[in-house]
Amino acid sequence: MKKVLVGMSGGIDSTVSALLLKEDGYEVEGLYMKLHSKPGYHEIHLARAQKAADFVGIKLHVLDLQDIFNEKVFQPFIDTYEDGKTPNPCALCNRSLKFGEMIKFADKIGADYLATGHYIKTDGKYFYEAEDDTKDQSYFLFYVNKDILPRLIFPLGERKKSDIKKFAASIKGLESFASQGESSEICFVDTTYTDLLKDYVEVDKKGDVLDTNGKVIGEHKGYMHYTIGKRKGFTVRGAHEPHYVLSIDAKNNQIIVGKREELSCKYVELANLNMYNDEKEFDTFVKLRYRTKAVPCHVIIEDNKAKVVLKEDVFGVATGQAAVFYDGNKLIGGGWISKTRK
Ligand SMILES: Nc1ncnc2c1ncn2[C@@H]1O[C@H](COP(=O)(O)OP(=O)(O)OP(=O)(O)O)[C@@H](O)[C@H]1O
Repeated sequence: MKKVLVGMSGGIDSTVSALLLKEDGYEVEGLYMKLHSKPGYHEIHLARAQKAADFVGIKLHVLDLQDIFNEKVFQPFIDTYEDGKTPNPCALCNRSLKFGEMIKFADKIGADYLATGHYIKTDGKYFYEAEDDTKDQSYFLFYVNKDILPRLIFPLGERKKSDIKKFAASIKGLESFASQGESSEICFVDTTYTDLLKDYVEVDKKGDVLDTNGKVIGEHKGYMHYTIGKRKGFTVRGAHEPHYVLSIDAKNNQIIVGKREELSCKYVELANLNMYNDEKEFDTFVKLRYRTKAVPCHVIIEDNKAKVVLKEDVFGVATGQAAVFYDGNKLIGGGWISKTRK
């Protein structure tokens, strides 16, 4: 009998995943990882995961990975904002924790496979967008090490979230999982990211708003409050039309603003690529932000960097974010946006 380790968060998706795998005849064990250090969080979620494991009838392991999470995900999140960029902590967590530490643990207990409740598909070589495009999480998995793909199972990739909810609601003992609230976008952020950042860095440090000629035209609340494309929360003297954040100068605590058309981007450079094939120059589609449509582009890869010429204008592209390549619904790789240009 093949053995599979399931990441159990205490939520409906991983609970149903574990149940489906058990019904499919796998030998299933669960793992709850203590990742971030939000006070009171693990008491509640570990208890839910234990309840889920008991219901499914599987053993639940618990790992405390708070130090590794802090090093690989949380501190880079703070540093990226401090650098005037926009981070993507979920992609880092998926690589290092959910599909890094967790595969190590799967090896330790002799599991053949690793499963999660992510909405994504794989054929062992590539990832594919989930059937439920409202829930697709492939964008956040682009940085997962390709060597482990043959060992991943995503029981929900072919299913719709609404069906999973109905399914759980119809099973005695699982109703409470169906009615639990959805988890927030970033699991360790309670209210806003700036509220969280305030405990670690000086966020509310007023500074100048500049136009593209370098002229001071207003005031902002502290550069970490802004991402590229934001149009609120700063003043521009005598402005009659909206102004958008075009770039952020962290060193000088300045933001540079302009009109919407000045936000347009036609070219990006990527660093730290993670590609699932070996092509070095190709035409494909790229997503430069979660929940946006992929745009056609031409890609040239050199070492672990890429030059990407966009065939359509994209507005508000932020350095620090992930750029993920898609060929239809197949994810072929991606990288981290290091430079943007008109
Ligand atoms: N703390 C954790 N320990 C172990 N596995 C986890 C943990 N957090 C998330 N996972 C795994 O990663 C998957 C995706 O996590 P994400 O936070 O995006 O999920 P979600 O849609 O809220 O899922 P769920 O309903 O299972 O909580 C989960 O379904 C689960 O398999």
